[in-house]
Amino acid sequence: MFARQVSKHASTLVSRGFASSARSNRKVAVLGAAGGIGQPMSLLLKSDPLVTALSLYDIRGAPGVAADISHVNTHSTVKGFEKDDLKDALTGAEIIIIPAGVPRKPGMTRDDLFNTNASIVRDLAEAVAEYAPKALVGIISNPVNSTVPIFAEVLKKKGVFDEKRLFGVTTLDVVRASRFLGEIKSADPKDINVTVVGGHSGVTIVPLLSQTSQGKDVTGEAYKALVHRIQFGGDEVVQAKAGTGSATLSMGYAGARFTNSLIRAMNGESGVIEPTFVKSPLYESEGVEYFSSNVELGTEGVKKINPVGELSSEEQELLKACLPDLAKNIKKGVDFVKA
Ligand SMILES: NC(=O)C1=CN([C@@H]2O[C@H](COP(=O)(O)OP(=O)(O)OC[C@H]3O[C@@H](n4cnc5c(N)ncnc54)[C@H](O)[C@@H]3O)[C@@H](O)[C@H]2O)C=CC1
Ligand SMILES: O=C([O-])CC(=O)C(=O)O
Repeated sequence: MFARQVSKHASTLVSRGFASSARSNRKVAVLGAAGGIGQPMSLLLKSDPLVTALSLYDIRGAPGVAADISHVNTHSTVKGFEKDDLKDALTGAEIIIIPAGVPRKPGMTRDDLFNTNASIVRDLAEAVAEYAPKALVGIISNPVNSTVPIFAEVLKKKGVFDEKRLFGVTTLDVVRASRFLGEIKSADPKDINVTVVGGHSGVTIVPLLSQTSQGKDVTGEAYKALVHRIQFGGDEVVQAKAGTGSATLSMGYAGARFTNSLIRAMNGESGVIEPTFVKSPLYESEGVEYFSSNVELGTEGVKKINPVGELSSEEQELLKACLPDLAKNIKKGVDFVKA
């Protein structure tokens, strides 16, 4: 009975564009797997038929999580690693998703996490450079606007940086935008796809509502409130959790969706597009080296970075507010490694 439910779940994922039926060998490593995001995301990855092996690493607790998840009756294998076992966790991984690091408490910005998370991400980047330099890497650890440049700078130092293979995971902003607009319109979010560009914190998050049929007629106070809710959706969860953490379950869902998109593209499916924070030429001339926009994924990672498209006057203002903050966050990450 439960086996039937699992396979029904897998086929639901398939039918919702969360997976496809092609199957090849795809080993995914999760670093920070015993945490609030790591656990539900690893469970969802275990139920994704495209994942063939899961390697779960955390400084503590991942072997237990792995033993638990490994009983789910899908075809993939699961192994847990902790402490100094990073080499074994990473060897052979084709995709590495990283939710390692501390989450916010009420009153903190994502940038307040920099002091703790920058060195965690730097150290993990050094290990990835050594043991899995060809893997596609998705960074969830905040502040994403700075941790992605940190990761890139380490890989550059080690001579293994490939800009097509490094991604900041901004999928949760897209998931929220679709859900929140769906609520306003009493529409099913599965039919709503909102492009969100920029970065992943506060005003650097720029939703392009004018580009969706359901969003373009949201105006005035309703528009302002919707944009604010998308930009500060993370704070809503941080406050509701009252000091015990930030979004974990919705992020687990978003991270698993992003991983599934990477694998579908690696497996040769065409037209797989996700907004994600990558090294991007779009606003480089304005000092913004990394930017999230709709990225077409391919067998080697980034295939094509799409421009932001036509913007309403409000969106032009949002972008104007985004770029200087984003430039500062990126520089802070780059300087951390270069210093
Ligand atoms: N990109 C996004 O949209 C989002 C990002 N986040 C961020 O994700 C990160 C993780 O959040 P949670 O899972 O809620 O935190 P958590 O504290 O529940 O879990 C973090 C895990 O990382 C592990 N860890 C710490 N240092 C490590 C290292 N060197 N190697 C491997 N694992 C290590 C910890 O042991 C812990 O299990 C935070 O920085 C948070 O701000 C959270 C939500 C959304
Ligand atoms: O708000 C936070 O700190 C966690 C996060 O990035 C999000 O939920 O978007």
